[in-house]
Formats: sequence, structure tokens, C-alpha cells
Amino acid sequence: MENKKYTVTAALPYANGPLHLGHVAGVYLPADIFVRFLKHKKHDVAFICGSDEHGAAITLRAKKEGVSPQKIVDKYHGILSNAFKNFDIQFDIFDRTTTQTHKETAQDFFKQLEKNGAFTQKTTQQYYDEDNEQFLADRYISGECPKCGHAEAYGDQCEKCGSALSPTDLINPVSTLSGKTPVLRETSHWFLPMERHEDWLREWIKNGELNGVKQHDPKKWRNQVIGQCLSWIDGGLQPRAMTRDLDWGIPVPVEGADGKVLYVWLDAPIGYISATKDWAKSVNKNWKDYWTGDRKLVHFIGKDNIVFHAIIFPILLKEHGEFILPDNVPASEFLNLEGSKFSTSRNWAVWLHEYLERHPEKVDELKYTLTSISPEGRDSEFTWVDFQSRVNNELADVLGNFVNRALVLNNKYYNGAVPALGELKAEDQKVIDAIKEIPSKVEELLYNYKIREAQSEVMGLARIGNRYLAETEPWKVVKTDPKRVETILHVALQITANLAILFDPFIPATATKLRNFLNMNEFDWSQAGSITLLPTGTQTNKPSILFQKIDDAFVDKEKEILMASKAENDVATEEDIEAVIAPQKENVVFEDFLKMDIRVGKILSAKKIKKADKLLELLVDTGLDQRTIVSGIAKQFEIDELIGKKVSVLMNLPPRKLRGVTSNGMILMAEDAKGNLNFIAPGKDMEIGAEVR
Ligand SMILES: Nc1ncnc2c1ncn2[C@@H]1O[C@H](COP(=O)(O)OP(=O)(O)OP(=O)(O)O)[C@@H](O)[C@H]1O
Ligand SMILES: [Zn+2]
Repeated sequence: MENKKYTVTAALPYANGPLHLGHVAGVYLPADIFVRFLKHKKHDVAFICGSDEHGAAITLRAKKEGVSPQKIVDKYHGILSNAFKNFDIQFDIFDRTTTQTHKETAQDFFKQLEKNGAFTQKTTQQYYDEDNEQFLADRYISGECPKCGHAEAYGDQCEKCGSALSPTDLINPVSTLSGKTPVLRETSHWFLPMERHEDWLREWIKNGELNGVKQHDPKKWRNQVIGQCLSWIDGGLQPRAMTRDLDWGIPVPVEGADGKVLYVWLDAPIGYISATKDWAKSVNKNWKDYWTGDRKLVHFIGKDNIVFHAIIFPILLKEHGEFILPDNVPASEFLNLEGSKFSTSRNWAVWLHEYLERHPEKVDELKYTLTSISPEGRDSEFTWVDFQSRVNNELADVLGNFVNRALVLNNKYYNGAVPALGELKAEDQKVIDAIKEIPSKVEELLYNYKIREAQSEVMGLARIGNRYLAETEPWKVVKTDPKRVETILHVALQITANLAILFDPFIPATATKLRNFLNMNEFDWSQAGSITLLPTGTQTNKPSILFQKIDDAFVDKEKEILMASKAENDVATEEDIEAVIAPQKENVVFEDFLKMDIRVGKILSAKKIKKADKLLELLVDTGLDQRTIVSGIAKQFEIDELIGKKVSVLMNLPPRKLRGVTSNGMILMAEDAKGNLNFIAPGKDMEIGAEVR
């Protein structure tokens, strides 16, 4: 067994919004399972998290809601802490980055790096928003990603391809405050010259070695983490500003840095250290033990945080000189929701705190489902129908059914006292072998961060139990061979006892219920695999139903809630837009827009209309028909240039007679202030009849 000490961190969630199921499935739940397991294995572990309360995402939100940044972080720190508590995520501490401890820790860290020559100070041209009199970095500026072309990359990162960026890398940048193109102004910042670190980083990530000394096992790192890091390093690392011109954050603690704060991605990971300090103090331990010496530092994060945890933070830690580097960065891919990405801004999310308000008794159902679909190696998807099927077909029909049968029969035949084990048949032996083998498989998987597979192994044991009872049919055999039934139920109850241990990290409330059914008041993880967990004669209790089935009405209701909150938010965003750009015409509702049948058509012929010098009579192929449309474009276009042109046609305008010719629809045109006209047509060639919407 691995006899190691661990410091496990989970990404500090931004205190600018609540948690959705993506955050939970990708980061907090797997971290919690891993730590519960480590604690059962009696490792010395600290499980560290807190809210990330600095950075542009917070100040932007504050601006939007018209309140102070402090108000925002207080509100969301509260919502986040409560949701974690109610979902039974057991951090040793859930701290904040606005504490005094953190301010001091981050400033000391910065000063140490400055002293060690880790930074270069440079005066450069940075984007500036003249309307708002502020430099634009991070989420204050957006533009096209130079790496993948994503249209809405931020000043520090493209959320689509994960690349780390600088504002000056963005193509066609705009200020997210004013929507305008920013100007360049001079300012001075502290930079981390990342390019200096390429060689050792490559060696450390790829081979797990630092200065020839083994640090970690790269085989235990997820492929996508190593792959992403190496591709960034091979692409060439760039110097990166570690300070910002902002008024919300940790002041840069050196002279000549007035009005500058630490970059949030410098400040946030140091938050893991500050939180460790606050926790250690509260339990009378020495915090340094958790960041030095023979200890594994593990960062659970989502894939968009890889560069910060596997490249930038290791550089900072190494330059600081006193601390260990991460042993692993088990980053997950992303969880999607009902076919689309989770999106806080579009309100396309199942919010953890809201789920828990609606279903406070269904914590384990959600934990089990999210682990089953955990996006460990690739993006995955949450749907309510899948949730229903996992609860009904796996939790209720396999685990619940098995446990219930074993206990109910034991109560019926033996008044709840565990019967004796008699002579073993091959079918019993097979089950006993599985009981013995499964725990070490589960452990191996968990030590390798394969949390989804580990849970599925444990469920495998419940399946074996369920099948064992279905095949041995003790309720029938009892009539002919009651002695045999004693053995069967003895074995089944030992399986149940093993499940009560092995499920504990994954679905702890259920595991506790199981232990209560079995009167297992104390338990030790190392007993898993034993077939003498329940000595003969142990009194068991009457079981209650472990999992209620989820009916279709539940699924429909949840889907309705999802659609309703999205629709509500769509309206809200319209309002937001209206506040900025006053519309020139009255608003239409989306349904009004949908009424318009607009299609791509082709002009087949054109001729002048007598006594009307502006009008042309066009014959247009719309894909559905060939129709006559009268259009006021005679002064702007020659007939020859019109033939064969693809145009957009508003089809369902009622027919109208113009100078004796019936027009059936309208050709859509753009017209500028000078009266210049141009056809509206798809940018790329489209088939005739294609719909415009
Ligand atoms: N859909 C998702 N699936 C898996 N992990 C996610 C998902 N969305 C965010 N995460 C991870 O959750 C952690 C906390 O997220 P954070 O508070 O930084 O918000 P975020 O990344 O801005 O998410 P969002 O934009 O959805 O609010 C991060 O490590 C992030 O990578
Ligand atoms: Zn990109």
C-alpha cells in the first residue's frame, strides 16, 4: 500500500455565481471521493478549497448588479459554502481569498519571487478603455482567439481551446465594458518569463523528473493533461503579466506599484496555501508540513484550469523554492447538459443549491449519477432521462433490490439474526472470490484517479449479489432445503456488509444506512474483502427502502424547470441589451420573427415596368415555385447583373399590385444612409429554397 501523505486541493470556485452540476461532476465530487478514500486508508490528508474572490469576473459582475465587489463575494461565498455542505462535500476547510491570511501569504510569496529574480519588470503598451478610464485585461477584453479562431476569447484565456493568452494576442479586441475598440497606452508590469522554464517543465511533466530526481509517476497523469501541457510548451511559452491595473485584488507589495494588484491566477493558487494555514491553525497543526517534504500535492480541476495548475503554478512554486510541486493534476474534461454546454450567462444549468432545495433527500442519487458519467477522459453529458434510468435501473433495481431481499428474507426466516455458513457450493465460492478480489481493484483504480471505474466495480459487487439471490432462489429452496438457505443468506449478508464499506466514499449516506441495517456501528476500510464481517448471530434490523424510483413526471418537471429558467434568462438578456443599445423600432417577440418565411431564391429574369423608373419586374425561383416579385431597384442595378443572382426572399407577404403587376413577396436589401442598395445573401453559396432564420 502507498504510505504517503497528501494535500488535496479542489479548484477554487469563482465567487461570482453558484455551482452547477458540471463543476460538481468535474471537480468537487471526484476530489471528495478520493479524499474520503484516502482518509479510510489512514493517509494523513488535508482537503483544501475556498472561494476565489478576486479578478475581473467579480468586478464585472458587481458592475452588472450595481453593487460592490465585496457584496458579490459575500453573497456567493455563502451560496457556495451552503451548497457544498448540503451536498456533503467534506473539505477540511472552505476558505476565501479575501482573508488577511491570504493577503499576507500572497504578498510574501510575491516578494520572495521578486527577491529570487523570478520576474521581469517591463513597460509595455496595453489596451485601455477611454470611456471607463481603465486598462483592460482578462475578462475586460475579448476578441478572436489567435490559436483556434473562437470569437469570444478573453484577454487571459480562450475557453474553447484552453490556450493562455495576452490581451495583445486577441484579433479585433473589444472592451467588454464599453463594447468599443480599445486604445493602447503605456503601463508597467511584473512578468513571469515562462519561456525560461520550458526545458525543466517538459522533463518534469513528461518523465516526472526534476534535476534528475523522480518526482511523480507520469503514467498516473491523465493523457489529456500531459498532451495539453506538452503541446503548449512545444508551441513556445510566452512571458505573462502577473500584475494588473485594477482596484480589486491584492496590492502588489513593492515600491512603485501603486494602483496595481496581483493577477488573479497568481493569487488564486496561493489561496490553497493560505487556506491550509487557516485550517492548520484551527486544528493545531503546522501548515508547512502540508506543503513540504514527503507529501503528494494533488490538484483536482477542470480542463480550462490545466495551464494554471500544471505550468504556471509549478513555475511559481519552484521559483519560490520552499514548496513541493504537484504530484498529479487530475483535470477532468467537461460535462454538458441535455445536448449543450453548461452556461452561467445563458442560465443553461442545473444549479446544485436549487437541486438540493427541490430534492434534499436525493443527494446520493445525484452523487452516484454524476460519478457514473464523470467526464474523466472525455466530455460527457447529463440528461434527466439518464438520471432516471441510473436511479431506477441501477440504484433501485440492483443495489436497493439486493439489499432489501437479503435483509427481508433474513428477518422472515431468522428473525434478523445472521445464519451460519454451511457447506459451500461452487456458486457460493464464486461470489466469495469476488468479495475478496473487488476491494483491491477498487483501491488500485482510486489511487490512479479512475473514480468512475472504481464506483462501477463496487456496483459490480451489488450486481453479483443480486444475481446470486436470483439464481439461488432462497425463497423457493427454503421449502425443500432450509439448511442451504442459511448459507445463501449468510453469504448475501456478507456482500451487503462489504458494500456498506466500499460504497462509503461514493454514496456515504447510503453506506451509513446499510451499516445501520446491519448494526455495523464501527467499520474499518481494511476489513473490506472479508467474509466474516458479520459474525453468525449478529442481529440485523428491518430495512427501509433505499431508493425511491423516479417517475416520468419527475423528469418532465425537471426539464420544464430547465426550459423555464432559460426562457426567463433569454428575456433578461434582451433587457440588458436594450439598456445599452436603444432599439430603433418597437421590439418584436421571437414568435413574430418566426412567422416570417424567408428563403434563398435566384433571379431568373428581370424587365422594366412601364412608367415606373424605379421598379423592376423579377421572376424568382424560390425552390418552392417561380414567382413574380416587383422590386424598387431599377436605378441601382443593370438587368444583366441581376440574372442568376441569389437573393433573400420574404415569401409570405400578401400579394400586392404595383403599376398593374402583382408582386408575390419581397426581395430583402440593405440600404445605407445615402440610399445605396445591396442584396442580402448568404456569405457562402446556398441552395435555392434554403431558409433564413
Ligand atoms: N462543465 C464543466 N465540466 C467539468 N468541470 C467544469 C465545468 N465547468 C467548470 N468546470 C470546472 O469547475 C471549476 C470551478 O469553475 P469556476 O468557478 O472557475 O467557473 P468557470 O470555469 O468559469 O465555469 P462557468 O464558466 O461554467 O461558470 C474549474 O476547475 C472548472 O474547470
Ligand atoms: Zn482558442
